[in-house]
Amino acid sequence: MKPASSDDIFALAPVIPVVVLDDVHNAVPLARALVAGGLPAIEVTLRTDAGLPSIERIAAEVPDAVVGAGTVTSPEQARAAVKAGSAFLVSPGCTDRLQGALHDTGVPYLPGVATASEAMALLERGVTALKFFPAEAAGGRTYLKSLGGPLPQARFCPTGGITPASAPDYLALPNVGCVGGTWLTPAGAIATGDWSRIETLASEAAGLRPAS
Ligand SMILES: O=C(O)C(=O)C[C@H](O)[C@H](O)COP(=O)(O)O
Repeated sequence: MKPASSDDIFALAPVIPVVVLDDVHNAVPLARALVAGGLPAIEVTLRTDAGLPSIERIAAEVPDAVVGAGTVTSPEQARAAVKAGSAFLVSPGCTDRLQGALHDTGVPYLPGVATASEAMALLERGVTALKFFPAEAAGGRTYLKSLGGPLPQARFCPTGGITPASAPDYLALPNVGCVGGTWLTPAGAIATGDWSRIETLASEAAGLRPAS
């Protein structure tokens, strides 16, 4: 499935799992477990060499997954990620050059920002769906809530330090589309192939709702 816009990604699930893979053989069973748990949007980071080939395999073999690339920091990576089958792209921060390349790929993207000025630079270019990174370290929920006052048109996927306990508070903000995090795919569970644990973590996350 290919989302047409970043808002489509926000609509898929309350949480985007951020995945770091060291072994491409784990990609497909991991993606199947996340999808089975109810989290179809999966961000595979390009931090490891296994990232791109993992995206390729998930895109080819797990049709119900919406696989995207994370840690996209250069135009070359953006192009390679889309060639590998990424349905969306996520970056930890953004530059004019990277934004141009992300735009030119034609797939939805969430560029990372941590300040009002960074968000305004992207809003000027018509980009309203953003990643807020590193969410907890940059000021957390209260900071993001404050950005919503002057910049109500920006919608965020906060990522970095989010937990199942803090996610509902973020999801309750009107300027949050979904949250991202690595807690669903613990390195130990991946290493031992404990896919049922990952499916359980995913289904708990899929059931997260905004705090009332
Ligand atoms: O790789 C990237 O592109 C990033 O921007 C970083 C990740 O989104 C965070 O590292 C998630 O972190 P945790 O959920 O706190 O473990």
